[in-house]
Amino acid sequence: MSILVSSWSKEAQAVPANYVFPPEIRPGDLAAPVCKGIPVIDLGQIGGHARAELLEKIIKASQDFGMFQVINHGVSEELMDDTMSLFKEFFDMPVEDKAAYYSEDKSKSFRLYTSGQNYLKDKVNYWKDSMKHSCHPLEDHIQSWPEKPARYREVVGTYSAEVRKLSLRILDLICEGMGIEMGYFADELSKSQSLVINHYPPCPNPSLVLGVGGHCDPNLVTILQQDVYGLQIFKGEQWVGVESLPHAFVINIANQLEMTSNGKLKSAKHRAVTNSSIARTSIVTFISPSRECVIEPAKALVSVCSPPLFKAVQYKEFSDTYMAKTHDPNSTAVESYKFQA
Ligand SMILES: O=C(O)CCC(=O)C(=O)O
Ligand SMILES: [Fe+2]
Repeated sequence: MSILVSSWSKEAQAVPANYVFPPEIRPGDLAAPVCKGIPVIDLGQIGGHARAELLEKIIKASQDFGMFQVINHGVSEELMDDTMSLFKEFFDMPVEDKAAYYSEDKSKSFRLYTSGQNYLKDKVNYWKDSMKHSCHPLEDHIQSWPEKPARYREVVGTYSAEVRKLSLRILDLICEGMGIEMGYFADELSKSQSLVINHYPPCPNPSLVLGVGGHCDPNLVTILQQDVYGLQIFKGEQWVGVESLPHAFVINIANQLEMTSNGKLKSAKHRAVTNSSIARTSIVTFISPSRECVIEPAKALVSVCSPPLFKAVQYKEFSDTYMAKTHDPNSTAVESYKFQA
């Protein structure tokens, strides 16, 4: 347990050597510009003329940035605040309480873990602790969730169901915007839902460390809640910050949306940096296909003029390739399934 960053970092005067990233990867100058271009989309405006405009904004943001933020999204501010407070309370619990949930067994559907296993060959650790569990269907998983803090299952159960509704709504807007039949993503492609709560304690020298390194998410779509700045995307050959907006969700286009959209939408390469004054918690919902689901470009987007760009692949095979490629700076899992030009 002493390896949880949150259990020793308060006393740390300097960054331990096994958390210091090589100069070419570390964030260095933290004054990365905040990217004002990432659209903030108002989901309350979806009637009449506004609808066509909204669909266009969603598709354009998903092509240009692989990311957008949503407001007036239907998940109540109280529920978002309550959930964030609860996770902060979780990470503030005494080490002995958290010990019961800690595991290094990656196959567990619920576990608290730290950055020991990261994606760099030279074994530099990320400055974070995380908790992960499955959320859907709720009745199959809720019994494995923590019992502390006392309201955990009630609050997180409601949050998971509400965020699921929102994600399916956004996926249908993406269908409508791209001209795919509604509900295309609603079944096997979005069958699985998991929650990862990342906790990044304050760091004595944030310019040397990473909360999480640059990556695209392997799933279908990711819905992220943050209340402290730290998320960045790689855009125009540089890292730029994603503004932290109270009560907005960040929507992240992930690998399976890129492949099913036949490359029309792009997955966003992103990372998280830390800061020296305040702990940051991000609540990340991953909507993913079932392991058996076959991923291929949607038929509605494929024609003689627009041939399929990606080979069909079962999601479990894709996931294995993704894990194997995390060490490879020269190619990504998505590229492995591209037809050669
Ligand atoms: O904490 C963040 O802002 C990013 C987390 C993330 O990218 C992930 O968990 O996949
Ligand atoms: Fe991510």
